[in-house]
Parts: sequence; C-alpha cells; structure tokens
Amino acid sequence: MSHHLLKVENLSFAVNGLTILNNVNLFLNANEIRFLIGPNGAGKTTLMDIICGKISPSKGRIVFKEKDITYHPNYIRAKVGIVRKFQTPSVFNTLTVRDNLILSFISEVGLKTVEKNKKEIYERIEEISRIFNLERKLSEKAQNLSHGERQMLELCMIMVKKPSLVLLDEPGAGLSKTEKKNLSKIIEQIRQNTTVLIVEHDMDFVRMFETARVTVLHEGQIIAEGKMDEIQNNKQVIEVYIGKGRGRDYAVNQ
Ligand SMILES: Nc1ncnc2c1ncn2[C@@H]1O[C@H](COP(=O)(O)OP(=O)(O)OP(=O)(O)O)[C@@H](O)[C@H]1O
Repeated sequence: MSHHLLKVENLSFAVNGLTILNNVNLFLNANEIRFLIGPNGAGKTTLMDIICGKISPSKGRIVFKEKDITYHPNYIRAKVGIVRKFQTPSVFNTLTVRDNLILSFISEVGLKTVEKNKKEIYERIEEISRIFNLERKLSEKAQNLSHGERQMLELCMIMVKKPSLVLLDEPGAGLSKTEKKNLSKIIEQIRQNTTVLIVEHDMDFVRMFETARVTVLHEGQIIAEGKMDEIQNNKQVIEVYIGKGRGRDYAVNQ
C-alpha cells in the first residue's frame, strides 16, 4: 500500500473532442514541494482545476488521504485540506492585516470560538505573522501593502486553515529577486506542515528549491519528472520548453 498524500491516477480530460490531459499520473508525498512546469497550453491549470474540484476529469481518479475524491465538489475538498491560491491576491483591501487574519480564523473555526478565545487567537496571529514577515504590518490596511506583502498575507490566511495540500499558481510572478528568495524560505517552512504543489514558469524561482521535484507537462502528458538539475538536462524538456526560452528565466528588478 502506498502512502502518498495525493494520487492522480490515469487522469484524462477532453473537451469538444480535444484531449487536454492524456493519462496523467502524479503522486505527491506528505510534506513535499512539487513544481509543475511546461509550455503554455500544456494542461497545468487544467490539472490544478481537477485537483481542487473546479472541473471533473473525463477519465481517471483523484485519491487524497486514501479516499477517492474525484467527484467531490471543491468546498468539500477545502474541508479535507486542499486549498488553492490564485495569482491575484484576494484579500480584503479596506481591512487591516490583523482583521484579514481574524476573518480567516472565523471562517475556519467560527465566530463563537474566535470570540471565546480572543487572547489565544491574537497571540496566534502574532506568531504566524512573524513567519510571513508581516508582524510589523498587522495594523496596516491591506491596500497599503506591496504586491509581495499581499501575496504573503494571502498565504498566511491560507495557512490559518491548516491545509494538508496547498496549490499555488505562479507565486513568483511579479516579485523581485529578494522577495522570491524570502518566499522560497517561507514555502520551505510551511512545507513542515503541508504539501505544496506549484505551477511556475519562472525557472529562476524553481531553482531556489534545491531538493524539490519537478514534473514537466507537455501537450497534456507528463514527459519528465525529477530534480531541477536532471530536468534541465533532459533533451525533450530542452526541446519543448526550457531551450526555447519559454520558461521565464529571469527575475523582475534584479
Ligand atoms: N474548457 C475548455 N475548452 C476548450 N479548451 C480548453 C478548455 N480548458 C482548457 N482548454 C485548452 O486546453 C489547453 C491547456 O490549457 P491550460 O490552461 O491547462 O494550460 P497551461 O499549461 O496552464 O497553460 P499556461 O501556462 O498558459 O497557463 C489549452 O490549449 C487551452 O486552450
């Protein structure tokens, strides 16, 4: 018996006779960081959509913590611990960082519990905000944060929910090299409690994770899997993606 946290088995997705994912198999361990890379249109977003329950596959199944969740709606998946963060931050702009985090706690444990355990929750907010370098921003309105800080806040709001699997969509996009380095350290830290699956085009960011495995999708199929130093020497990967300069190999504001 395998002990993978997530198993994507023989997964296919077709729309209007067009095959978008073709027999994809993906296995994630607990506390793993995994990158999903590949050219535009490879099927990365579609695979994330199926894992989080936004769409259903045409064939195959998704097994999470040994349960078949293939046809579970996305709110049930959130309950069992699968949380997705999109590229655009979805924080409440006119509220402070602290209030955004309180709202996250409320949606997780309910208003009554938050009111009853106010002191403890405030302490927990101080603690978690330190991990995300937001401790000095707690009284700041979210609208006054930089793009990088807003990304941190959203990640922080997600971690309040104690997910087992976090799906991230291009978290490195629009960040400076320093911000990317900080984010990579934070992702390494949150990995101690969760698995992180990341769709990314920024190879510079992917390389910051020396031990992470990388899965390469091309035309709906997995063509390679391994550490970045193996992947970047793989002939087919070079041919269809990296060598064509399609992976964005630079950082903003270097
Ligand atoms: N509902 C749909 N109807 C028709 N075509 C679709 C649908 N969903 C996805 N596609 C097509 O499937 C292919 C894969 O799209 P997907 O967004 O998953 O790729 P991707 O790897 O995430 O690309 P990118 O890196 O550009 O975000 C694309 O050619 C897209 O146009």
